[in-house]
Amino acid sequence: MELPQKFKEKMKELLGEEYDAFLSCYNEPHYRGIRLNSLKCSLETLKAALPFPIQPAPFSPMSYYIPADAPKIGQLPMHHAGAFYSQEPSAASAVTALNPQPGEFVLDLCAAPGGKSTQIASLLNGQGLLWSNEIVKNRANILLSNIERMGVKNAVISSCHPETLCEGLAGYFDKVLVDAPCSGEGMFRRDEQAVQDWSPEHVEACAVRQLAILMSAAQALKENGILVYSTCTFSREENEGVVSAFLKQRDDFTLIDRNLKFGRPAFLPEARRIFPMDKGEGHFVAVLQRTSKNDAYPKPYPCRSPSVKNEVQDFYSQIYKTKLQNSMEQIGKNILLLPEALPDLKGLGVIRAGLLLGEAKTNRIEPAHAAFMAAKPEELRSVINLPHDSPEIDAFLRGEEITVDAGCKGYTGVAADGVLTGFGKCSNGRLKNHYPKGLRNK
Ligand SMILES: C[S@@+](CC[C@H](N)C(=O)[O-])C[C@H]1O[C@@H](n2cnc3c(N)ncnc32)[C@H](O)[C@@H]1O
Repeated sequence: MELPQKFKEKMKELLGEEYDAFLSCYNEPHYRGIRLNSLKCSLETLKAALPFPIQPAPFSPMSYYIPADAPKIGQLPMHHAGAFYSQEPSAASAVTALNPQPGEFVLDLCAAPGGKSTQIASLLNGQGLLWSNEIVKNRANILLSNIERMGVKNAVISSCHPETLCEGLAGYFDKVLVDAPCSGEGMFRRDEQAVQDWSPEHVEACAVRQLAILMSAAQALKENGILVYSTCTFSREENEGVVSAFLKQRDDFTLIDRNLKFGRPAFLPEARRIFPMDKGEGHFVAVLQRTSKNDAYPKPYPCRSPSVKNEVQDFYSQIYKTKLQNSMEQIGKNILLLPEALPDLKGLGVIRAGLLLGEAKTNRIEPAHAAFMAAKPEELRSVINLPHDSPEIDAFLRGEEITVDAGCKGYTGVAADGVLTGFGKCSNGRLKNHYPKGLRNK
C-alpha cells in the first residue's frame, strides 16, 4: 500500500521506536470482526450458525474476530436476522468506555451507519432511550435500517445538525457519544479511499469540525453526565488536540480515567489509543464528565390522542400475544410504539420515534417489517421457525413464497434458528413474502 509521505513522517514522530512495527502491519490483512446482538440472539445460537470460528476481541465483551478470509457475511441468514453486526473489533471500544446502563438516556450524535448505536441499544436492553442522530440524510436512512434489523424498540432516529439538536435537547441526556467524522487514518488498511482523501489540510479541517461538534454535545448533558469522544484516526491534532481545546473552553468538564484495559494510554494519559499493534485497526477514546449543573430541559412530548382507535388496538393483538407496554400512537399513517419520557420532537429532524408497528391503509393496517424484527418468537401469535441452513430460509430471504403448514393463517413471523428475520402472510399452505425488496438476497 502506498501511504502518503507526510502521513508516514507524522507517524514516525508519533511512534518513535515502534514505527517499523506499525509500518509492517500494512503488509498484513486488516482485522475483521462481528458483534453479537444480545437483544436478539445468544452467543451459542450465533456460534452454531456461523460458517467460521470466532475469537473474543478485547474491546467489548460482545466483540469477536472473524477469520481474515471469512466469506462475505452480509447475505447470511443470521445477518439478515440482526443476530450480529459486522464491526471492526476496535470500533467497539468507544461504547465500552461510554458504559451505557439500562434505563439511561443516551445520545449518539454522529451515528451512521449505526455500529455504535446498535451496541448502545444492546446494552440498554430495551430500557431508557437511545437517540441516534446522523446529519447526512441518506446515511440516516441506512442507520434506521440497521436499527430495525437489530430489533431496537427504544430509539429515536434523527437527521439534524448537532448544534440544533443539542440546543433542542439541552440537559436531557445521561451520556453522549461523539464518534466524530475524522481523517480516518485507522481505516487505511481497509479503505483505499481514506488514503486518497488524506492530506495535512484535511486533518486540520477535521479538527476544527470535531471541536465544534464536541462544543454542541456538551449542552445536551445533565450534571455529571458522561461525554465520550472517539475517532478512528491517529493524528494528535484530531485526538488529544481536540480534547485539550475543548477542555480549555469548557472548564466544567474533566477528563476521567475509566481504567480501560484495551489499547494503551494516549498522550493524555486518561484517554486510550489503539494501533494495529494492539490488535485493532485504530481508535482514540476519551471520557469526559460534566461537573456543572444544566438548568435546561426539553419540553415533554405533547400527549396527542388519549387512546388510539379500536381497530389499531385490534391490529396489535392480531400480531402480538403480549400486552401493550408502551403508548401506541398514530402519527400520519404510521402506527408507532413510543418510548417512555420522550421530549418534544418538533424541529429536530426526527425520522423515526420508537417502533414502527404498521401503516394505516384505506381499509386496513399493514404490519411493518420492524414490528417483527423487534419481536421474540414467543411474543407472536403466529411464527415459523426455520433452520439457518434450510433452503426455505434462503428462499424467504430472496423474496420467494414458501410452503407452510396448512394450519398456518394470517400474518406470520419467520425466524432463523429462533431469531426473527421478517414476516409473511399465510393462507392455503403458502406464505406470501413480505421481506422488504431492498433487503433481499439476489
Ligand atoms: C465515524 S462516522 C460514525 C460512525 C458510527 N458512529 C458507527 O459506529 O457506525 C462519523 C459520522 O459523522 C457524520 N458527520 C459528518 N459531518 C458531520 C458534522 N458536521 N456533524 C455531525 N456529524 C457529521 C458522517 O456523515 C458520519 O456518518
